[in-house]
Amino acid sequence: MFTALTIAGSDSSGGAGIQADIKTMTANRVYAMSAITALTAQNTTGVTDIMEVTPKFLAEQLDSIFTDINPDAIKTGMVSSSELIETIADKLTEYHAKNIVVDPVMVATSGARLISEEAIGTLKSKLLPLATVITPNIPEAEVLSEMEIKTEADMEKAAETICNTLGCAVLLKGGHQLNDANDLLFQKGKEPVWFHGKRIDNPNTHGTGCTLSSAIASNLAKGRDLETSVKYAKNYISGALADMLDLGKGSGPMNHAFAIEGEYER
Ligand SMILES: Nc1ncnc2c1ncn2[C@@H]1O[C@H](COP(=O)(O)OP(=O)(O)OP(=O)(O)O)[C@@H](O)[C@H]1O
Ligand SMILES: Cc1ncc(CO)c(N)n1
Repeated sequence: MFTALTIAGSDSSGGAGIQADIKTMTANRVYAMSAITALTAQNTTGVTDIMEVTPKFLAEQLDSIFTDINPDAIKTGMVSSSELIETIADKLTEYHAKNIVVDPVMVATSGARLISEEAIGTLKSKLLPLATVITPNIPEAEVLSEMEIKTEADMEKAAETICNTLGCAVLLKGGHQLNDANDLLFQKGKEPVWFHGKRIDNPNTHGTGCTLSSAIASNLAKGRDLETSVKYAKNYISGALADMLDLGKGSGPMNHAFAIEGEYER
């Protein structure tokens, strides 16, 4: 069985973070493991509290995992401090980790800030350069590229800038910010590839970013190339959104138990 690891924060409401990641990996028929960076007290309307683990405890979780079951792919999500980011970068380097998908989580769908200002610098210098691909949304890509993104042409320019400065492939998500669900994959030395997603009229998008990055990691774990992995991951998220689950009082979670037969190839 192929294996994947998520290094991320827990979402008590189960729609984002570690919980979304494990659901996604399991639905994609990959064995899921987790190293938790923080607990959040969170629901569909917002985050009320955050409790970080210590860098030492995060390192111990990673040692436990890597010395026993080697993950075929890794996804990182919410990592709020510089020390935790450095711990992850050190351990991924020490264990020669491969197929690393970094979701540079900065702000929750509900608007809560999930990373400190100073940690953004550490993210750029230590973790992003280790990534096989990073998956920023538009506001995150604006921070990483230091430019405004208003159009699809801006997305191409920003993705190229990030790829050239950080050395990793970039999947820039159009998502709920622009009109369509069109995402752009930029890989060094290759033509940019657009993934045109059918926009689903569903306000319940809690955890879409976590789900997409975990679905990409699940497909990379199976040995698929990056472009194919993104294609299948887009199909997965479209299916989970199209099921129109409506839970909670705010932006609710997606349904991971939707049928993933048909055009979605396992
Ligand atoms: N309404 C929608 N219909 C179809 N696809 C969508 C929709 N909203 C988002 N997506 C897709 O979901 C994926 C996640 O993108 P999104 O921009 O929502 O991430 P994010 O902002 O990082 O998520 P999060 O809110 O969890 O932080 C992308 O592939 C995006 O195109
Ligand atoms: C724990 C956690 N990670 C990531 C996100 C981003 O959606 C969130 N809301 N909560």
